[in-house]
Amino acid sequence: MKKHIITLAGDGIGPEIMNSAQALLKAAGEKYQHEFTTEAKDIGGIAIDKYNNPLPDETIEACEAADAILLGAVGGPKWADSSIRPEQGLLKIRKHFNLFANLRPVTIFDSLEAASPLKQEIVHGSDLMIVRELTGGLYFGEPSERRDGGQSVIDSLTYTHDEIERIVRTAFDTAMTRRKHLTSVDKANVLESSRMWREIVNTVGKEYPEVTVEHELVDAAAMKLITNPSYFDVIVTENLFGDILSDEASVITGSLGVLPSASLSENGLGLFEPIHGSAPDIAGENKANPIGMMLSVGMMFKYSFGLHEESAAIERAVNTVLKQGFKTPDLKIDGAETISTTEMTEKIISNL
Ligand SMILES: NC(=O)c1ccc[n+]([C@@H]2O[C@H](COP(=O)([O-])OP(=O)(O)OC[C@H]3O[C@@H](n4cnc5c(N)ncnc54)[C@H](O)[C@@H]3O)[C@@H](O)[C@H]2O)c1
Ligand SMILES: CC(C)[C@H](C(=O)O)[C@@H](O)C(=O)O
Ligand SMILES: [Mg+2]
Repeated sequence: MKKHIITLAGDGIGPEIMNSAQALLKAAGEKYQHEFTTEAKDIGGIAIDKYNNPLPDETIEACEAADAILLGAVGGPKWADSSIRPEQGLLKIRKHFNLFANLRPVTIFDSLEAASPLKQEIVHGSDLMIVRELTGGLYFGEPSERRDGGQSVIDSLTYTHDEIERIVRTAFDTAMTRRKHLTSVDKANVLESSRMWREIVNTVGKEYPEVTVEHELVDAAAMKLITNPSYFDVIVTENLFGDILSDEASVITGSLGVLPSASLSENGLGLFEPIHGSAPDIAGENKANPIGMMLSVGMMFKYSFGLHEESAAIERAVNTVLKQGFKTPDLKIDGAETISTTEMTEKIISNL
């Protein structure tokens, strides 16, 4: 198989973990006889520095011609107070390619049970998928502005019926491939948008009689996610709730650094990135956990290229290395040896 991939390393630890992805692509290509070509483009803070634009046209054009996109992370203190922000590039690329379906799997490898700050009996057996709506809601609602000379401010939470329906369908389809248990998370006791969301979930649910559906309010769901994570199979929720719940869910696995994601459109390009940010506190120190990025390459294999065996091989390799007793500094596992980003990358690749 021949595939062309755009790599958007971005800022902070982005370039370090993108090196891990590149090395993985090279090794997987050789082992499984595929030709993966890559082309690096800019997004985020680095693109602001070079072009005064967090998502230059050149980047968009290259992505349009590609088979898939890999992204490291964007943002950092350097650009935090500027009017043009790195994160605008990320939101713009999601919107441009209509990447409405953000799949964030939270799988606890056996070897990671001990890494979680939660008790082992609580995290044992956790395996859930957060299906996060990614191109609507508060992130994109208009108006969004300061008013009355700075004395008031407005952000808007808007969704169309179709926007809700398509993400809900994605979630039901996902549930059908798993344990057929869907939890829709909303704030229907307060928000009209959530009441419409619930109605649509109930209507679409009639087409999926095998899937058990329940609705949870987001505050209670946040609590249940860490008190009883193995209760969940598929969670579907709107953009901001999904952002918050997925970082929270990383506690189950012991580190934000191990969670991957896929951002998919209806029938086009996919973008694959770890869920964490640019981690400015550890950038440049060869300390970042590359696992979230490497598992994102695995999601690209599976969702964009249909390479299921290659994808499973990456997961197995990660599990093997953790079982062998190696970890990066973010993982708290007693007795495990702490190694660097590059060492972790090499070990995973050598276990492919
Ligand atoms: N998709 C993205 O590009 C993305 C996602 C989230 C945040 N951000 C941006 O990143 C910047 C920093 O945000 P933040 O500090 O709130 O969140 P963050 O996810 O960058 O970091 C939170 C904490 O997790 C740690 N961490 C994150 N990824 C890690 C990894 N792979 N290995 C080891 N430790 C890791 C960091 O060191 C930090 O202590 C902000 O500008 C934010 O907007 C970008
Ligand atoms: C950086 C930010 C815009 C982004 C989001 O909120 O979607 C990040 O937190 C994520 O989870 O991908
Ligand atoms: Mg986030």
